Amino acid sequence: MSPNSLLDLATELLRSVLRLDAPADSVVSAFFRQHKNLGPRERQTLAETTYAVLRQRLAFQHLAQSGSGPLERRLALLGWSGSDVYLRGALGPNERDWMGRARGVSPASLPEKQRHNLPEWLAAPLRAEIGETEFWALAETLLKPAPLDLRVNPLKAKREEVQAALRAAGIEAVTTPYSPWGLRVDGKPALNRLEVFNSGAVEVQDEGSQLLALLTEAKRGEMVADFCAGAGGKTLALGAMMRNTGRLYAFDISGHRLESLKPRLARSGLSNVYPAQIAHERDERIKRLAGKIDRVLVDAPCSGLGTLRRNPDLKWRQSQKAVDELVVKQAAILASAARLVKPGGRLVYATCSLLAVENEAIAAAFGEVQREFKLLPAAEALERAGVASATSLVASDHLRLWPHRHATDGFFAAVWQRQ
Ligand SMILES: C[S@@+](CC[C@H](N)C(=O)[O-])C[C@H]1O[C@@H](n2cnc3c(N)ncnc32)[C@H](O)[C@@H]1O
Repeated sequence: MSPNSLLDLATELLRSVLRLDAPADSVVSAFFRQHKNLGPRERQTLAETTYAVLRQRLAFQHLAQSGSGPLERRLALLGWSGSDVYLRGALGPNERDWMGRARGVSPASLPEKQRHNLPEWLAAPLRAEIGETEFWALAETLLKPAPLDLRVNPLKAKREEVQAALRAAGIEAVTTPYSPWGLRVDGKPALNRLEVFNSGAVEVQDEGSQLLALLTEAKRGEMVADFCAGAGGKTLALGAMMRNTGRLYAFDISGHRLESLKPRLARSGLSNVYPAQIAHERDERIKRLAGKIDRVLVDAPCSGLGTLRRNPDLKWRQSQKAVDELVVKQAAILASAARLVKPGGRLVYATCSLLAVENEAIAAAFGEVQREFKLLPAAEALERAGVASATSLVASDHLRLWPHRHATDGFFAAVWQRQ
């Protein structure tokens, strides 16, 4: 494809994505379905350019005030993630000069807002939570793409075996620092052609998500519920911890998400999982299981702001109002899921949000009312589950993961035992 045609496509794709009326990954996928002739390199350039613009939207919009032509074309030039030599073929002398000048502006000379690239409603509480110095470290980390983490399925393979198989396929992977199951892979290799993937020996999963599953310390023969199972990332980890015994309920209100769990379950070799769509958190099925479950994981619907490295569109698509609505839902789901826990059983409340209102505030409000639930120190549970440096992952007895500190997505988890 000619450089100009690819730049035109990048401009068109950005125009759709920046409407911000749908998640960027689904807009990009739909665009690729419409343009079936695109090769893998072209797809990569288009996707990475789009994500670069989403990450640095405020800086790029500021820089794009100069120049002429469609705004999205200028944004695409600033975020261009393919070959520059190739790109030059699409530019006339004026555009080339403008791009050189705009890209030459030192980020340090930009106003604060354009340096952190966060909306104010989000920047303010983050600053309050972690202080000015760390806020800038976090903001800088959130402008970079996340690494690709894998979870080795202990029912199918050992971590070293998978590492060796990946190396044989030309993919370098290092063990993750905390999770005993994790591998961190260099670059973004296509995994779905590999035997280790198709055989269920690995799944793509951020190290932070692996730690959430480990916090449950789910054991052989137990009754476990993954209350907000979605496509089952954590369900698969829980099922393996239970060594494919006992009974693991995967609840979710979204039948569509539970459907995506099925092929993953088939690969994983698990037969102890019972996916069930529920109408809402107070569904009859939940009532019938009250007081019967050993471990309940509530991976609550949240703002997702801990995943901004992967989903930078969320900082523009979320809002204070949406967060205000989410916290009401989170409290209701946690209260309802808690009823499943049997005496002596464990409850884990988790989110992939960075905001205290979705995390510590929900956990504290729950603890105030539900006196029979005793907070368990997260570090102790993690240590028992074989997690290295567990104390570096917690704050006030809760798991608290930050992209700039732990190189994981941002996660929170609180753990209780029912008395
Ligand atoms: C953070 S996602 C879960 C991700 C999943 N645990 C994983 O590891 O892939 C939250 C999920 O909660 C589900 N959800 C939303 N409201 C719910 C409710 N009232 N009861 C149960 N699940 C709910 C959403 O459909 C979504 O799949």
